Amino acid sequence: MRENYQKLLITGGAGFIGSHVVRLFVNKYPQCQIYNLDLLTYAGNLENLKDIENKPNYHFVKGDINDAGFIKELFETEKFDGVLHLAAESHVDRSIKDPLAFIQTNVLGTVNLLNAAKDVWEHNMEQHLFYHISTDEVYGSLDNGGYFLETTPYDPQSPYSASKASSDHFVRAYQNTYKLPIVVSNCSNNYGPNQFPEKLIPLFINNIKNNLPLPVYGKGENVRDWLYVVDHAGAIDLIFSKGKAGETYNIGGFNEWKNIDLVKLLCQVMDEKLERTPGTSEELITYVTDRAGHDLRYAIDAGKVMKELGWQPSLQFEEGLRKTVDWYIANTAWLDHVTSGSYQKYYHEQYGN
Ligand SMILES: Cc1cn([C@H]2C[C@H](O)[C@@H](COP(=O)(O)OP(=O)(O)O[C@H]3O[C@H](C)C(=O)[C@H](O)[C@H]3O)O2)c(=O)[nH]c1=O
Repeated sequence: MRENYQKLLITGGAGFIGSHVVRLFVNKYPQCQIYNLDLLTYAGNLENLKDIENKPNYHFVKGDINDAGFIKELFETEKFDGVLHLAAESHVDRSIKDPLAFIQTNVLGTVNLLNAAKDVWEHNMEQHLFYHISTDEVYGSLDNGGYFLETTPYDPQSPYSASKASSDHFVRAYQNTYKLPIVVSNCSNNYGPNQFPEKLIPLFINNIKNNLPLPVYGKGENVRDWLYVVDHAGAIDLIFSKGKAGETYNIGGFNEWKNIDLVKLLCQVMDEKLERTPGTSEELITYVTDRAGHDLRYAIDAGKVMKELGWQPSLQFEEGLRKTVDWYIANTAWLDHVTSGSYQKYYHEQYGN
C-alpha cells in the first residue's frame, strides 16, 4: 500500500480478478477503506465476497462507470487517494458479437474515471495513483515465437483487445497531458475460483461435470500463458505499492499450454476428482469452428515485475488447476447459480446448453 493512503476505489471488484484483489486489500490493509464499485453485470457476483462483506473497511457501491455524472460525484464525495481500475467487459467471443458494448465500458468507462480523477486530484496530483489493470492481448499474437515485453508495440487483433489497447492509450495520454500519475499492468490468462463459466477452464469444468461436449476451437493448437488469479492479485498489490508512476509491468506465469494439452490435463484431473474411469471426460472433446481471428499464441515475459519488485507466482500450474477444480466441485451452488436464473441468458446464449 502506498504510504498514507486511507481510501481506495477498486472498480469491477465483484468480478473474477477484481474480487480476489478486493479480498487481498481488505484483509491486508485494515486501516484503509476499500470501496468496491461494480455494476453487477452477469460477470459480477457479490457471492464472491461473502467472506469479507462485513469487514469494517469494506464498502460496496453499485454503479456504472459509463455514467459520467455519477462517477464525478462519487470521486468528489469520497476523495479517493488511489484507484485500481479492473471493471471491464472481458470475454473475446462476446466482443466479436457486440464490439460496441466493449467500446462503451472499456474505453468510455475508463475515460469517465480518468476525467473524474484528473478533476478531483488536480491540486495535488502527485499524491495520487490511477492503476489500470489490462491484458497481454493488446500486444497481438506471437505467431513467429518470442515473448511480449513492456516495449512490444501494440497490435490488438480482436474487438476486446482493441478496446483494452485503446483504454491503455487513454490512461497514458492522461499522464502525458494532465500529469495524472498512472501505472498499467498487462497480464496473461487467469484461472481460479469465481471465474464465470464462459472462459475456457470453468466452462469445461462445468461441462465435464454435466457430461456436456467440450467445444475446442479449431484444432486446439492455440497457446496461452496461464496464471493463478491469486498470484495475479499479489502482483497487483506489489505494483500498486511499489511500482513507479508512469511504468508498465507485464505479468504472467511463464506457463504456456496448447489449448488441447490443457484440456486433456483438465479431463484427467476431473476424472480423478469425480472418480470416473480414466478417459471418460476426454470423450467429450468436440472440435468446433474456430473463433474468428483467433490469436495463435500469447507468451509474456514477466521478468521486469520479478526483478524490480520481487514478484513470484506461488503455484505450479498442475497444483493451481487441481485447487481450481476442487473449488468448483466444492462450490456447486455457485456454479449452478451462475448458469441458471437471470444468468441463464448470458451462459446459454453462447453455449446453448
Ligand atoms: C471459451 C473457449 C475458449 N477456447 C479457446 C480460445 C482461447 O485460445 C483459449 C482461452 O479462451 P478464453 O476465452 O478463456 O480466454 P482468451 O480468449 O485467451 O482471453 C482471456 O485471457 C486474456 C488475457 C484476457 O484478457 C481475456 O479477458 C480473457 O478472457 O481457449 C476454446 O477452444 N473453446 C471455448 O469454448
